[in-house]
Amino acid sequence: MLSLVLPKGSLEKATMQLFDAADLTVRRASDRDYRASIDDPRIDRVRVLRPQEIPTYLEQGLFDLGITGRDWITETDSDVVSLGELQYSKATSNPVRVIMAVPEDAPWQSVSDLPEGVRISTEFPAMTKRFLDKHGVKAKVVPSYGATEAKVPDIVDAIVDLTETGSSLRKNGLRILDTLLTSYTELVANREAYEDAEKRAAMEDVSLLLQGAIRARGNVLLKLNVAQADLRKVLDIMPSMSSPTVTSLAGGDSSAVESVVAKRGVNTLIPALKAAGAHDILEIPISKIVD
Ligand SMILES: Nc1ncnc2c1ncn2[C@@H]1O[C@H](COP(=O)(O)OP(=O)(O)OP(=O)(O)O)[C@@H](O)[C@H]1O
Ligand SMILES: O=P(O)(O)OC[C@H]1O[C@H](OP(=O)(O)OP(=O)(O)O)[C@H](O)[C@@H]1O
Ligand SMILES: [Mg+2]
Repeated sequence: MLSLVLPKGSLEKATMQLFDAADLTVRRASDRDYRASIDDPRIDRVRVLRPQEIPTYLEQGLFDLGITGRDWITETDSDVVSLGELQYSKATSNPVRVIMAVPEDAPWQSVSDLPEGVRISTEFPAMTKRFLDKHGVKAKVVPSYGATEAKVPDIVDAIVDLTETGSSLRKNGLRILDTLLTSYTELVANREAYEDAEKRAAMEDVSLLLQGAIRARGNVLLKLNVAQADLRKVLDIMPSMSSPTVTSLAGGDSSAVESVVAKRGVNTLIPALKAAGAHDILEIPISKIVD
């Protein structure tokens, strides 16, 4: 029913992992195979294509639903519907930023300091020109097809590029002058397809599964038993999403407690729960959290 387009390149691996976690495993013969399939009654066609092109294809109705970065939606100025941010990038769950950077030792402290005729290399020429116009800077914007950081200072004076961890900027001795955009990965749809009730329901289902898988990341389910006398002490230190579930155990003066907790911190939490009187403590991985 839905045709789906997924990003090749930086987001590819993380996207495939997310779909796997969402029980929407993408099947392809190999990494070089750009035609794929998902064993799901709502999805009938899957392609893996460059994220720069995805917003345009969605606008044109070549696909119903896709994943790409907000940066490319902005750059191509495409008219698409966003079903929301998916909080993952190439390496982290943080957004990327489109930034303007100059060499560490450049004399400029802000965009408006840039002299007329400054040369700027970027994969985002449209966004860069809009930004320079806003600041009244007359520059020469040179399109880049990658390795942008390597072009300063000999080929250009400044760049507009993506940064996630900041390591590429550091390695190339660059300093951020300004941020043009903070960009998340997004689930986006063709407008007409989104207006179709049946397709929209299918899109919302896909969104729910993807968001559920993202929310589950970094969380685990803790289960334990505790004597009635120690229950208060255990509940006092047990974190939870809303409040822990407490059930009484058959034929005894004990309760079972379960709660979803952040994996980070479990190393100190489990011994603390044990010291508070908990026993039979289980830590169980979870694959989805749906509100
Ligand atoms: N660390 C990252 N570096 C680059 N892009 C990232 C990163 N994390 C997330 N992204 C997103 O991935 C998309 C990158 O798309 P792009 O078309 O530039 O392909 P690419 O994966 O960088 O391919 P190539 O390696 O050929 O440059 C953008 O939407 C961008 O926001
Ligand atoms: O802040 P970081 O974690 O270092 O990530 C950002 C870097 O990753 C991307 O490069 P990419 O791998 O797409 O290579 P490219 O420049 O050839 O497109 C981007 O263009 C930056 O160079
Ligand atoms: Mg790139």
